[in-house]
Amino acid sequence: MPTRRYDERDVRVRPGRGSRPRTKQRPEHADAETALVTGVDRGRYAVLVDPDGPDERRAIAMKARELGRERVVPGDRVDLVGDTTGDDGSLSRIVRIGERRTVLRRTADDTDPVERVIVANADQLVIVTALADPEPRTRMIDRCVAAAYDAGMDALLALTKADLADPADLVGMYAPIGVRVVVTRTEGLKESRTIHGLEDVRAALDGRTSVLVGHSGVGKSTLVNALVPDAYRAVGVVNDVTGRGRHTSTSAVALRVPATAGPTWVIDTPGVRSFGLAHVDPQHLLGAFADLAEVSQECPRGCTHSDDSPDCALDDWVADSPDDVTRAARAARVESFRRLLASRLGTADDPREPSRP
Ligand SMILES: Nc1nc2c(ncn2[C@@H]2O[C@H](COP(=O)(O)OP(=O)(O)OP(=O)(O)O)[C@@H](O)[C@H]2O)c(=O)[nH]1
Ligand SMILES: [Zn+2]
Repeated sequence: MPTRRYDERDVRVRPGRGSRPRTKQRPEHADAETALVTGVDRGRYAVLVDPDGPDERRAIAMKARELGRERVVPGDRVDLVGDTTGDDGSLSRIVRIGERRTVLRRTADDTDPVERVIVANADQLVIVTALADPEPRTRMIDRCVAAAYDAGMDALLALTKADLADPADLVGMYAPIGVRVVVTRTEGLKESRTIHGLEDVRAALDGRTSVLVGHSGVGKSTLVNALVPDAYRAVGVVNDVTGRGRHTSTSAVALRVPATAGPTWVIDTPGVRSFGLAHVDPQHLLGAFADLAEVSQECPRGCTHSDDSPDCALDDWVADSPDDVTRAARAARVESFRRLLASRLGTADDPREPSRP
């Protein structure tokens, strides 16, 4: 399990930081109920109280003043007090944010230079990519994989539109670095359309919380609507409160996937194109490659494991292969890792990016 990494909450300098874990435990809220945050819209939080329990219900919450500027994001497990009935007009207060297992940040951009946490506690990042129309961008995929691994999440590549192009190249490129791949294609006209491969997608999501990301037109909505038939009605609760149209919101939204064995959630991220990589440290990314992490124990102190790192043990490992087949496999593995490592230095939308490997 990944250790908690710092996020913007930690930016404020406070005495004793690092020496003593901050605690949000407040004894006066011993009667608080637990809830899952499913959506955020202008200071109002859509929550599911007692998720998957006997009294599960939707409610609306605000942040208690004592949490200050701390952000609450979809996927957060929180403690609630006040009116947690979920009845019309009721409003509860979030008084505690549970420890986060994983945090995913969005990229910094011109309007906001901070890589803010946008989703907490997700298990996997689903990179929805069309095989054609629009052409796949491997650099964008690499960046997403790097962000997922850095966040302590798995990466799943969902390749859509297999009716238009062969998935073999991309499968060959990502399967060796631990990325699970599922392939879908639609058949038939809109109303009576079936999606081949949908069961594989559902199986890959089952029992987990997955964040979906994809460029416009790749078929993400098609997938979400097939997996969660009531998708956007289910989250209307936030909009009921604010009176704001759901499509104007660009924040992430958690949707429960029915017809699965375990509790299954997808978190859709409208408007999010890529994830923040400024925080990625090579050592942390290496953690996603167990074999390479072990080899790197022999690296000089402070080695960044890139192509031009002097005496990087990864290069020795390739050079010292017992035979040609092993050498080719090791070289491919090191190259893949270095490709992800390099991806954090560029931008996802680099126009010079080749569309194919
Ligand atoms: N040929 C083909 N077309 C598909 C497939 N899946 C989706 N499409 C079409 O691709 C277009 C884009 O699909 P959407 O699901 O709207 O894509 P999106 O990623 O949600 O895009 P935005 O709504 O713009 O964010 C639509 O015209 C779909 O009908 C597929 O497997 N094969
Ligand atoms: Zn090294």
